[in-house]
Amino acid sequence: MTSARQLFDYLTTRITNYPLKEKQAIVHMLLNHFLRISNVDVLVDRPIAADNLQPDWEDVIERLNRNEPVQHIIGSEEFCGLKFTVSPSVLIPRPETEELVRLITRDYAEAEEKVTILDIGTGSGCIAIVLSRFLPNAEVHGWDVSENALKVAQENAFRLMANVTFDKKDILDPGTNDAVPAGYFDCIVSNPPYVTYSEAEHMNPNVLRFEPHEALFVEDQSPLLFYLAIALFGKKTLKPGGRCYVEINEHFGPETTEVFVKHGYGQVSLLKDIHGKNRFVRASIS
Ligand SMILES: C[S@@+](CC[C@H](N)C(=O)[O-])C[C@H]1O[C@@H](n2cnc3c(N)ncnc32)[C@H](O)[C@@H]1O
Repeated sequence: MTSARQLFDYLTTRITNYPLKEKQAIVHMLLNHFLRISNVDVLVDRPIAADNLQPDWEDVIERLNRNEPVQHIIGSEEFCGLKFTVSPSVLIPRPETEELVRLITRDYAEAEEKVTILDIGTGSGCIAIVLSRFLPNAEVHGWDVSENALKVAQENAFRLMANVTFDKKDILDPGTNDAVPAGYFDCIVSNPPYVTYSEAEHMNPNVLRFEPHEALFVEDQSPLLFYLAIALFGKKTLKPGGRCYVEINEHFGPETTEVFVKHGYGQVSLLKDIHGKNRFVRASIS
């Protein structure tokens, strides 16, 4: 018999490549996932029964020390209080994106009529699924260029009982504009790829080596490519008064805002995340 605290301390010391706070968060996620051991169990040092089935901890430690994200080891990540399956085919949902979702749920909470929403670059489906669950009047669509990502999104929607229509679409393909009737959507949301390749050298190896590059990167010469495509697409497919909500690269706040202003959007706001960084643009079409 060992105790929750002993195992917590053992695993924390064996992980080598993260700062202490992150190591502790990782170990909590592992204990919770594999043994249903909570933070409180660790605090009160609850015993772990000898017959409790444990994973091969040496293998888990080795994978973590090779920079594999803990979410790939446990196969999931929490987002807005829901558990999403993740795989190497999708971006691991981030806390900033929860803030993006909150902007939308706040704006549409009182809507009495049906709200039509499109999530461009849906990945694990986290944005689309949460919006569908939290806005009961919403008709939600999720698009992605990656078939493997769409499989994960579909699996998440099924497990979380969310009603989202997923389709394979490339927002950079001009033909995509014709796939939707003019003025169809009330709301377009997107967390598109926005990291430039020159920023890669400052990124953590767990992101760089294990998350899909097609979800992360844009060419240095065209960092606003996706925002241009989204602004053009929204101009045709949003209803009058409809809105775009996008997550952005903190280094291109004013430039991204300008894309929407130039394409005729009004009430264009550049919004900060909880760390005070330029992180979102919200824009309305008149
Ligand atoms: C930053 S990830 C966001 C994933 C998810 N929405 C989230 O917030 O966690 C960007 C997503 O856009 C998708 N994507 C990349 N290029 C695309 C394109 N041309 N058209 C549609 N989706 C694209 C990627 O496959 C990826 O799933």
